[in-house]
Amino acid sequence: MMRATTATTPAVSCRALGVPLGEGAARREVLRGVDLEFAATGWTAVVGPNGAGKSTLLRCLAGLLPTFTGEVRLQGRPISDWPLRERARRLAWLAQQGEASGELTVRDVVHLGRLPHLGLLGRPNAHDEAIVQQAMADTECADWQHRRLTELSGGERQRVLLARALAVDAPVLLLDEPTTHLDAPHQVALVRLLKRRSREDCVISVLHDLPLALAADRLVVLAQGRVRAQGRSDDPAVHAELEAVFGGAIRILSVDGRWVAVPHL
Ligand SMILES: Nc1ncnc2c1ncn2[C@@H]1O[C@H](COP(=O)(O)OP(=O)(O)OP(=O)(O)O)[C@@H](O)[C@H]1O
Repeated sequence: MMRATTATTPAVSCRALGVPLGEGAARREVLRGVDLEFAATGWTAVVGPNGAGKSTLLRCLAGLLPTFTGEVRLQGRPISDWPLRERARRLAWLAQQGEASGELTVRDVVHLGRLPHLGLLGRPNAHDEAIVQQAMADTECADWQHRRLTELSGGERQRVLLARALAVDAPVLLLDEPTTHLDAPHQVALVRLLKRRSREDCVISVLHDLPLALAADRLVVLAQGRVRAQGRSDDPAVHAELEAVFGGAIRILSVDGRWVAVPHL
């Protein structure tokens, strides 16, 4: 896939981003004045309390929310200017509430990731098949690729949806809660995969799991629709803000030279 972003153009950016949601008296700004840039490589974890606006931010960056103020750009071009199929080749998306038809087999679902490259009438070639097989191997779902989605557990299903996102082979990966339902070994495997992938691509994920989020290169801390802090995941100033937005419910400590997040019981 074309990795067209230059070193100086962010893969994804937003400026003065505002998102009003709700009707009538319930209408309010879910995101307010959000300025962010995401480089062509590296992994950013977006963290913050429930309702902070994390999913809304990701949906906006993915071009899935038509109503916003300010600007969202993908590879330097306004998100709404991209033809849908070209955008879909550049931007892989994993939703928080994974959707996919239960009648399809695992292999069929992962093949859907190749759709932006093929179009509705295109037939997958050996290259597409190799990418699909690699994505299933990376998420350990190749062994049951002929089973239907309805026959899978929550974690197995999540791994299939992750494989579908990986199979797009896009230079930008937007993942909303990718570790949902995963057991500890698969969480660790996913973190390693994202770290590898982010050497070449831009990976942005919403994560509730703070110990895992600390493995990202960079943290964006959101609260009440605003960016409260952003910076390297080993920056104590970012940690202090993170502890504050969670009301002191977590502590971030250095243990044997590594930063760990622990609940403050
Ligand atoms: N369609 C909608 N209409 C009105 N308000 C909405 C709508 N969708 C989301 N909201 C509100 O916007 C706020 C931000 O929601 P969002 O899903 O982005 O939060 P989040 O940070 O991802 O939360 P969580 O950690 O719980 O997943 C929430 O208060 C939510 O109630």
